[in-house]
This record gives sequence, structure tokens and C-alpha cells, in this order.
Amino acid sequence: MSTSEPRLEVPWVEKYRPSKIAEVVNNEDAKKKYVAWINAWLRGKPQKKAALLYGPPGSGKTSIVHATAREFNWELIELNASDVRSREALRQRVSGALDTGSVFGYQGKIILLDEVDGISTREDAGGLQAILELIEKTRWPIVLTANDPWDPKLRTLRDACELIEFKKIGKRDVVKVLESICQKEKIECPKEVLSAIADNSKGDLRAAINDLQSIALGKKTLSVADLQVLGDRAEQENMFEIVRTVLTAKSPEQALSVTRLPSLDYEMLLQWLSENIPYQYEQSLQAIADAYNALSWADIMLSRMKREQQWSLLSYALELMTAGVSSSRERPPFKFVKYSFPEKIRILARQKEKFEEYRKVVREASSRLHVSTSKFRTEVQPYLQVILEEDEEEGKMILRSLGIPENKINVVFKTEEKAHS
Ligand SMILES: Nc1ncnc2c1ncn2[C@@H]1O[C@H](COP(=O)(O)OP(=O)(O)OP(=O)(O)O)[C@@H](O)[C@H]1O
Repeated sequence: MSTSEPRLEVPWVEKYRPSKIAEVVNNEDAKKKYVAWINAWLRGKPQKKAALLYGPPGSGKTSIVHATAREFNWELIELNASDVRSREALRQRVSGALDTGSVFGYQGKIILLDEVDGISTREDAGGLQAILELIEKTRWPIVLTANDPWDPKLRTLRDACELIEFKKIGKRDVVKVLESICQKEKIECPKEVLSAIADNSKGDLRAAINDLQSIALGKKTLSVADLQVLGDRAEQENMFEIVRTVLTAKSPEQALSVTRLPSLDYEMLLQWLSENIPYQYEQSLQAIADAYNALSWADIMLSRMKREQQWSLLSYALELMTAGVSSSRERPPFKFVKYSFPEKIRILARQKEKFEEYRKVVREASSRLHVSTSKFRTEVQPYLQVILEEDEEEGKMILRSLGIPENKINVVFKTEEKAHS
């Protein structure tokens, strides 16, 4: 039963990450080029010491590097934007790891620097230079990844790397991966559901696997009706992914990256984070407290920004609700959780719908009586209420003559009762 199922589970994107290069699906040309580059390293004669894998999210760039490390028993050294902020930061992070031999029986090393396009050349001056120096000196293969490698700031880096393009994953392969996950998880799922998930993911396998896990949480049989969740997802563009990026970011820069999305609705993001922080950080009260603390400051900045027309406060609010929220102390280990639509917005929308219905009925009755709606509410409605209570049949007859059919009686009187309570 879904209620007794644990809410937390290992993320399937991690559980089913390819463990061999051959398991990385699609992108055959990219794989061929990448394998040739790795082979050149194995022979000790790479033309370029670094490869820059670029292309859309969820196409396998990071996965192929993880798979290489596992396949060849190499130690994977993962660096992020803050590790390469300056030469000194990079030295601190990698000097030990690169110069020493491996203690765990690894037979080599591979360095992965994810999302180099996220490095800000203005704030992290020296960072790109540090990467170039690392490439020049390295004895181990270095892989960089980027979604957009054509940023002019990356030109020198491009020149130093073997460029390998990854493309969106074709629908047939997305469906195949989803099918094999269902099989391993012993989940029954009609092909049309998998096909709809694949369409919705637009070639992003990470999004597709996350969607499948979201709708399958606590279930062993899926149906078309379960796709409702994805409807919300499409409406919200990819709010699920944005929330996941912020709450599971490995570095403040990664959390901050969502603020560069042109379609980001930051008011909505605030509500979504507010709803979902406790689920993602369930295991640590400290993390929940810290995240809400940052979020409340973001909220204060936003209202001050609007009240005083101080638009410069927006950047503080955005930093607080992304990097601030994700930098809470004592971050619990990353677990997959199903995010929910903000309850506050749902309740407000429901209330609004009810209120609209109420107004429509009252407007009709007032116009038949030739009184204003406020007069109807204050001077007519209370008497109708009493009549209804004293003699229901008589009351209903009067209401019918005022254009209030029986099935709308509840709308008017319930809403009014609620308003008084
Ligand atoms: N080509 C692929 N073959 C098999 N699994 C894949 C492939 N691409 C993505 N995946 C799945 O999606 C998840 C995310 O993929 P990955 O981290 O490799 O994406 P990426 O291209 O590096 O994206 P980003 O640019 O956002 O870092 C992986 O954990 C894996 O489960």
C-alpha cells in the first residue's frame, strides 16, 4: 500500500547509471570518438590531454566518465566549479589526489570537471587559467562537460580539448532504458505510459528516469491515469527538476545555476521549495532549519524589493533561495523523493474557484431582485437562510425563482457560513 511505503528511495538515475561504456545508450558517434581518445591515453599518446563533452542535459556525458572509471578500475576525481575557482583552490583540491599513488588498488585515475560553462570568469578569475595549467601538466585523462561550449569565454579551453558532441537521446532508446528499469524493479507499465514519459522528457534521459520513479513511487502497476503527475510537470515547465537541482546541489554554484533559466518563476520556486524542503532533508532537522532560514530571508528580500521598488534586492533573494537553501549545515545524503505541488497554491486555487462560483450565483439572484450584490448578501441572504432552515421546501422554491438551482444552494450558503466562521 502506498501509505506504508517509505517516501525515500535510492535515486534510479544513480542506481541504473551505466557501469560500462557499452551500456551508455545512443550517441554512437560520440562514444566512438571518446573511446578512441581513451585508447590514445592507454597507449600513452593522446593528441589532446583533455576532452570536452558537450550537449544537452541527461544525454550521458557524466555517465560515460563514471563508466570508464569503473570499467578500467580507475579512481574518479570529480571537481566542481568551486574547486577551480583559483589556482590555489585547485592545488588544494587535487595536489594530494593527483601526485600520490592509489591506496585502494586503482589502476589509474581520471579527472572529471562537470559543467565548466557554469564557471563565472568574472568572479572566478584565475579559474580557467588554473584548468588550462592542469591540462598541460596532467598525467591522467581529464574530461570536462558543458551544456553550451560555445561561450566566448571558453575559447582557449576549447582549443585545448578534444571536442565531443553528445546529442539528445532518441525516443526509442529512452523507452528501452525505461523498460529495462521497469523489468528490474518488477513494475508493470503499459508501453503507452513509457512512450508518454519519453515524449515529455524531450531526449533528457535523467528527466525521463526521474519521472518514471516519481509516478512509480509505492506502486507495482502503472496506468495511463498515473501520467496526471506529468501533466502538472509540463505545466510547471520543469519545476520538479529545478527544485531537485537546488535541493540536491553538490555546490552553491550548481544551485545558483537555475537562476540563469530564462523562464524561472522565482515566486513559484519559493513556494515549491517551501513545500518540499522537509521531504528532501527529512533526515536532518538541522538541514531543514537552515534551509528554511535561508528561504525566509529570501522571502523578506522579495517583499522588501516589491514594497520599496528596490529591484537590486532580487539578486540577493535569488542567491538566498538557491545557494543559501542548498548550503545548509549537515546536508543529509541524497535520496530520491517525490516532490509535491505547493499545497498553498492548490488551496488558494480551490478557494478562488469556489468564490467565483459563489459570486456568479449571487450576481444572478441580485439582478433578479434589482438590488446590489452587497445588499443581497447583507439584507436578503440572512432571511433566505432562516427560511431555508425553517421550511426547506418553501426556501428552495424562493431560491429557484431567484435563479438559484438546488445544486447551487450549498455553494451560496456554505461559502457564506465559511466567511463568517
Ligand atoms: N546515454 C545514456 N545511457 C544510459 N543512461 C543514461 C544516458 N544518459 C543519461 N543516462 C541516465 O541519466 C542520468 C543522468 O545522465 P548524465 O549525468 O550522464 O547526464 P549529463 O549528460 O552529464 O547531463 P548534465 O549536462 O545535466 O550533467 C544517468 O545517471 C543515467 O542514469
